[in-house]
Amino acid sequence: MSIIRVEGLVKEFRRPRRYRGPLGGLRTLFSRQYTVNRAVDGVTFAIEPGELVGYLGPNGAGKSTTIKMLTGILVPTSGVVEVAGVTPWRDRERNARQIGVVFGQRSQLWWDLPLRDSLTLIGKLYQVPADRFRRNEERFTELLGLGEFLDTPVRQLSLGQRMRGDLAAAMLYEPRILYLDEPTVGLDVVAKERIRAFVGQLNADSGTTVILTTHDLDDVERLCRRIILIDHGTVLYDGDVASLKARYAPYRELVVHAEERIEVPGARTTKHEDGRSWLRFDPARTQVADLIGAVLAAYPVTDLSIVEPDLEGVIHQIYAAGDRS
Ligand SMILES: Nc1ncnc2c1ncn2[C@@H]1O[C@H](COP(=O)(O)OP(=O)(O)OP(=O)(O)O)[C@@H](O)[C@H]1O
Repeated sequence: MSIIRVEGLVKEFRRPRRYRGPLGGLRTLFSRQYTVNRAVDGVTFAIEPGELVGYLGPNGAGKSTTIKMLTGILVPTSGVVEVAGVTPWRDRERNARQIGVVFGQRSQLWWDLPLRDSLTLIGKLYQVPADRFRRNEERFTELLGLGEFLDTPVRQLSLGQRMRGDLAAAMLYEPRILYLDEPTVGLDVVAKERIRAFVGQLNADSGTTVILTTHDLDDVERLCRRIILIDHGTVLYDGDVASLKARYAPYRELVVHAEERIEVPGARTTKHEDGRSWLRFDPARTQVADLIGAVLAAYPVTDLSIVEPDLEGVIHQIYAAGDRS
């Protein structure tokens, strides 16, 4: 049975209509006219226990608004949300016990307290039994490398250290679901990798269901099998990453290093420059081995490589198509 069920979810924000010009401020104050912004416009999806799903979309697509409804911070205008049997905004306390939330831009840790004390407080708030608390604190200290800064006040931590602390805090009480909103934003490559490794391991070892919103497609390539793409508050794609690439970028490219322009059957040469030819082919029709064989038989070649389509290009295509409709 699905652990998260979202059906026909809508969130409208109403803003008072603003008037300009002389007395515009007064008119704004007294007029009862509103402009309505449908930030989430009929979103439906279901997530099974243990899935790790990327929830993606351009700025303003409605990602954070959806996550806020799933976590119970916002009440939808209409639609259904059920998270492990709970309607989040109706039963916020029960919901809070089964979810962990990490926002890359904000921290739930106490700014002036050492990280260790923040973790202890969260353990108390969530009534984690002492032995379980100790076990989890030790496990996360090791997995996230918290040891060297456990006694440092949170305000003195680097962004990467703070994020690691926040992840430990979110998982101390072993929630079944983890929401991650831009967990790697602003981090360097090593810090990003550490966060990704932790999330991957948590999902694999404990079966934690994870919903990840990110603009970093390396996060997605590394962690998610399934993605839900949204734009203008509606779902554009919901499925696995491999099928997405197969559907929107069915071609591969073989890059051949040779002085001459390469032309062989089964591929289309799209470019030749600086001693390299780009051969576009459809792997469903042309076997890579046959193509390479044909190239090597006919030309003196110094090097070869195959270029896979990248997720970023594929997603741009989908957004472009979405904008036209
Ligand atoms: N509290 C609010 N009041 C009014 N409008 C809002 C509010 N929160 C969000 N919006 C609007 O709803 C739309 C969706 O915003 P949301 O923050 O969900 O997008 P997002 O996909 O998370 O974007 P980003 O990637 O930039 O964080 C935007 O047009 C935004 O301006």
